[in-house]
Amino acid sequence: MSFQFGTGQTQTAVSLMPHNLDDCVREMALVEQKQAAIDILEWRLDYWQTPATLLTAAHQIVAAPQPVILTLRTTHDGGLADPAVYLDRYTPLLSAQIGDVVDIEWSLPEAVRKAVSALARANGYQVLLSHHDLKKTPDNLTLQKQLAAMHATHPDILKLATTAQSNDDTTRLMALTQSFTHNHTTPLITMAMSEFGLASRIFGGQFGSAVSFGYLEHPSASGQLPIEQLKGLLTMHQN
Ligand SMILES: O=C1C[C@@](O)(C(=O)O)C[C@@H](O)[C@@H]1O
Repeated sequence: MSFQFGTGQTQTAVSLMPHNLDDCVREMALVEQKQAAIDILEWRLDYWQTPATLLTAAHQIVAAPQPVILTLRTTHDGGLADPAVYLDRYTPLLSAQIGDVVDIEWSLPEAVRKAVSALARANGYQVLLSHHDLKKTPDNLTLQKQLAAMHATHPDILKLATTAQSNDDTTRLMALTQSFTHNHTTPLITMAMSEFGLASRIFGGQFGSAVSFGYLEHPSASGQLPIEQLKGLLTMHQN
């Protein structure tokens, strides 16, 4: 499936964070229960702890109607995965063509990014290139250079998550989002993490951000709203 990001209405995503098959069954039941509010599933593979049942869980997840983003979030970008095993952990799923989009972290060595991207594209995935600043929202010039460098590698989708230490940080990120999306066609997802960043999750779409993440049971990042509340807010101000 070639999923279309940035088609107008802000799309919602939830992160699935199962450790094992039991978690997977429980979370997928919640997805079905809340599916009117969920446009995209992100499978946070860094939580998975039972390699022997990975593909069993994978088939349960991709049986849902929503497109699936595979995300192996490393410790560098706020997740649990060891960057050293990045390609090895992605390979079995990418080779089995599980899911639709693969999240690749900008912070990884270029050779690793290129290897995962090549495997993904050879198996029909869209490549989502992501970067997370867990401490701050850099100055505007740094943000512009960061996005320009990521965009120059020609991903299908870009994602930039910063940490807002003030309302001004969030305002700056949304202004950057508007400027970038007015000048480029590559879909962009941005969010300011923390309680200061809430406006980016609700109003980010007005500035061009294609997707907003809410939570199913527990937030996968600071500042997320429950998915049904998020969907309600997005629907209210986008109609
Ligand atoms: O990159 C992102 C965005 C995110 O960090 C957020 O702030 O909503 C949540 C992560 O699970 C996801 O992979």
